[in-house]
Parts: sequence; C-alpha cells; structure tokens
Amino acid sequence: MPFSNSLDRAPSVLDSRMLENRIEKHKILLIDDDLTHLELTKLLLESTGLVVDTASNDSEAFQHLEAYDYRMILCDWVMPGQDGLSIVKKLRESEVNTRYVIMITSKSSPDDLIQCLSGGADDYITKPFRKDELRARVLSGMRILDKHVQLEKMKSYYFDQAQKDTLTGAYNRAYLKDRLPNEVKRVERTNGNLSVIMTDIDHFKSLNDTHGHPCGDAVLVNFVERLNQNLRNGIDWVCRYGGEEFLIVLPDTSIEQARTVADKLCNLIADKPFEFEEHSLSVTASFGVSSLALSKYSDKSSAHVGLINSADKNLYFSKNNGRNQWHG
Ligand SMILES: Nc1nc2c(ncn2[C@@H]2O[C@H](COP(=O)(O)OP(=O)(O)OP(=O)(O)O)[C@@H](O)[C@H]2O)c(=O)[nH]1
Repeated sequence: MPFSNSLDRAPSVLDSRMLENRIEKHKILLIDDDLTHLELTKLLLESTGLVVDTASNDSEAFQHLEAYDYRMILCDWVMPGQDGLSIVKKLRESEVNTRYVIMITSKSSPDDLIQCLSGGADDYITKPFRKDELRARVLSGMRILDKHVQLEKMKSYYFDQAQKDTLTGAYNRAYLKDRLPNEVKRVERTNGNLSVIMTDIDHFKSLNDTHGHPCGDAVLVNFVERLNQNLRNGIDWVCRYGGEEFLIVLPDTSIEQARTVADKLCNLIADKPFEFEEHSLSVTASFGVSSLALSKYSDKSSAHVGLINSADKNLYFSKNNGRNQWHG
C-alpha cells in the first residue's frame, strides 16, 4: 500500500519532526487590520516554529492567496472593507474546500459562533486568547488538513488502480473504453486528426517458455517504458489491450505522422536488446497503424471500434508478412 493506515491515527502529541512536516505543508496566512495584533499573533505563531505570512486587508489577502496555495488561514472577523466572514465566503465559492480557516474575533455570543461557522469558517477563537489555545487550535486544524492530504493520496491511488494495468502501468481497457470515444468526439468538434497503432510483441510465448514468466513480465514492463519514452509526454498514451498487445493512441496525428511513429518504434524495439538478469534478449514487435476517417461512419458512436479494428487488421498483416514491421 502506498499509504499507511495513519488515516485513523491522528496523533495527540506532536513530536518536533511531525510538526516540521506540517509546518512545511501548511504555511499560514494571517489576516488582521489591527497591525499591533497582527504582529503579536505572528510572533506568537512563529515562536512555536510555524511559518506565517501576513495581510492587513482583503486585497492584500487575495494577492497572497493568488501567489501561494495557503491551506490554513487565520482571519480577523471585523475589518474595514470586506470583513473576515466575507473573505471566507468568497474563498468557499472559488475553490475546492481544502483550506482550513480559523476566525479570530472579539464576538463571542452563541449567535456569532453560529454565523461564523455557517459562513464557512472551520474554527473560531475569541480575543483575547491564550498562546497555547491558539497553538492547540492551529495544530488541530493541521491534523484535519493532514487527513485531507491522506484522502487525496488514497483517491489518486484508487483512481490509478481503476484505470491502469498493474504490471506495466499502461492504461487498461476500462480507461480505453471511456477515453477513446471522447477523443473521437474531439476530432468531430475540431475537424482534427486521431491515429492509433496496435502493437504486439513477436514470439512472446517462446520468450516466456525459454526464459520464464518473470522474464516475460520484465520485457512487458520495459517494452511499455520504451514506448512511453518515445511518445509525446502527456499527449500520446498507451493502453494494454491484451497480454502482449498494446494500443497506442496518438491525438492530433495524421496517418502519415502515425506511420513515421510506427516506423520509429519498430526500430527502437528491435535495435536495442532487452536486459533481464544475465540475459540480453533480442525482441521485436509488429505494428498496425490506422487513422480516423469519420466520414466512413454514419453512426459516429462506433467510429472508435472501427479505428481499433482497422489497426488490428493491419497488425495481423504485419504478423503474417514476417513480423518486426508496421503496416497501415
Ligand atoms: N509473462 C507474461 N506473459 C504473458 C502475459 N500475458 C500474456 N502472456 C503470454 O503471452 C503469450 C502470447 O502468445 P501468443 O498469443 O501465442 O503470441 P506470440 O507467441 O507472441 O506469437 P505472435 O504474436 O504470433 O508473434 C502467451 O504465452 C501468454 O501466456 C503477462 O502478463 N506476462
């Protein structure tokens, strides 16, 4: 597991290393129009090792917020211009709510508290406050922010699990099913290009049979790495279509350009042996290229299937024609 079970282990006592981590992650923005109070609170927070930036009005505050992604904000409520609660309301409208806001105020009635919390603040501290109360509230907020970070990590881990092949890290069929129709729609909208290349490692069964399954696995991993290293980062993507068969999706790519890519990849695989333990293995692959011709389809929703089938047909032409080549 890439994350620990610390999700359920919010520490009650903070050692200095944990505190340092939090400080690093959650620099504080302190907003107060009373400059003396602002300085005093800043010093107080800094004396416990926290990193603090200050703003004395709403426009300064928003300038800071544009320049840095503060996760924790301590904000005075009563201020000229936009008051603290208006600042918080604006923040809540404009972003994902992973910012923790503590309102500082001399208002202390239950009605004030309700107004403050329902207006978007996460916590509330009344003036004058004790240094240790402020620190305790800030650290309690940081524990909650830590949980946000953990949840984000979990979300991205499960997101990856759901759309990636665990062995090679290539996208899986489920992702392809979702994403390829959208690529086709984009071509429809923009009148652009979309090409795909189906590739399959040659004689992979005999590689497995001769050197063992772990060796086959390593070749699959290196094969995908080699493809990715030679494709456009963040634009082209590789999907594991079957055992040793991969579909390479090339957005904004004409058939001529896709043929050049297939030729390059074919040579890149064949020219450099794959290393596994003490073995240096000559590996080749066959390729089938196809490009989207939307006019061929009266029902555009099936165009992505036609595109894959045509690449597959061309791949099998390459296989039957002697392997280690591309066709399309
Ligand atoms: N090591 C390993 N082998 C796999 C994996 N998935 C599929 N295979 C093997 O890949 C082999 C594919 O064999 P074939 O379909 O006969 O294809 P081939 O031997 O590459 O022959 P051609 O494609 O005609 O060149 C089978 O032996 C599968 O067991 C995997 O994740 N790891």
